[in-house]
Amino acid sequence: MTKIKSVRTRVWNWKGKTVPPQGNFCTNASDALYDRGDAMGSFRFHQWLTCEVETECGMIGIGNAALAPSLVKLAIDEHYAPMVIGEDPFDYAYLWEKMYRRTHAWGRKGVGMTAISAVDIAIWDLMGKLTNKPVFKLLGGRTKEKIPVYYSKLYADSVEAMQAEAEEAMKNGYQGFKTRFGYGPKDGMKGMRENLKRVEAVREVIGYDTDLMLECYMGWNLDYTKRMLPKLEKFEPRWLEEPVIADDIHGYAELNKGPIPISGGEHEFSLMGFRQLLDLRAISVIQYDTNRVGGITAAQKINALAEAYQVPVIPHAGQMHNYHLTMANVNCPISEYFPVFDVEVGNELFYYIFEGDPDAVDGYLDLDDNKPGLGISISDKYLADFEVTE
Ligand SMILES: O=C(O)C(=O)C[C@@H](O)CO
Ligand SMILES: [Mg+2]
Repeated sequence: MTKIKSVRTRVWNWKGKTVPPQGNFCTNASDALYDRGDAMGSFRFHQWLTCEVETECGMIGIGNAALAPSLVKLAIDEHYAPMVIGEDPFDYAYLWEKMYRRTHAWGRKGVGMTAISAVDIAIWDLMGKLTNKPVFKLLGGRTKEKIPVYYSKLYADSVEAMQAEAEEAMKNGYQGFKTRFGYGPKDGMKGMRENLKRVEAVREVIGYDTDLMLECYMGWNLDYTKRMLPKLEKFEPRWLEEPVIADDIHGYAELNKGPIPISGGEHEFSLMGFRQLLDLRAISVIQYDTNRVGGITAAQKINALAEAYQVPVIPHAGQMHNYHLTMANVNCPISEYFPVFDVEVGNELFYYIFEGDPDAVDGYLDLDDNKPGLGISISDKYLADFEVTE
């Protein structure tokens, strides 16, 4: 048995070239505030956290988290690292409960659970490396020849720019496309028309034989969404994503009674959070984010629960931890895929920190049966573009 010797956390602050997004590129929860200019700025994040858990035998497992990394770092350094040091990484279920229960008063959602996620993902990477198996083989194994992926970008822009982007993306055979709305409740009827114009324009390019997902990123409200849903029906969306804020689970339940499936969960935490959503039939597609929800240990429990409710799980974001879970579960039909682009909103940053993420080829990606752990390493290729704090 080898024990955990140390936990190393680093915050990666992107200092390299950043593509400025055009205004109204994506609605978000801050749109309800009067200071809208700042809301668009604060939506973007250009920091990441890496969490390396090392054993006495010198094996290192890598975890990561994308939200509020400097706070997550502090939480790990001061609270969670001491709870796992000296322990056997294969006692992962116990370690998860220890992190969860000892910080329950403040850590069960948000920053605390994000920190637990980063440590847990590192422990799973470690278990894979120590057993010389890819993580998906420890989770249930291969359930798909390859993982179908959907193209996730198409931020709101001019109709021409969005159509050109969709046309370019079509060449890679993606199994679906996700676009973002740019207008919400404050933009009135005129904004509604702008939204509808763009959905129609994307459908015009991709046709009706492929899935189209529509993302609100919590930038609408219940009333606005109820008015939009009938207007969207004719575009046959695969789902409408996070129309209202994450805490409005009754709003989700009401909206999900209609003909367009409502998706969400990207900002929900732990098995208990998903039980509430499922009990209310609030979402038709679960989109937990493994590096927020409680890591792979929590994600696997949610997968089992979702299967019992027959609700598919399509984790938020690309990234290896999500691909391994998708590969190992029949009820995870497809993966989100962020195409590799210059740094814009921050979703792309992991491509600059890690090496090993697979490229989508003809709309699919695959995982290597012989690569132990998650199959990623920390790269120094773009080191000069980051300010790293330790
Ligand atoms: O990819 C998603 O589902 C997100 O919510 C990411 C963010 O970029 C807003 O679309
Ligand atoms: Mg989303």
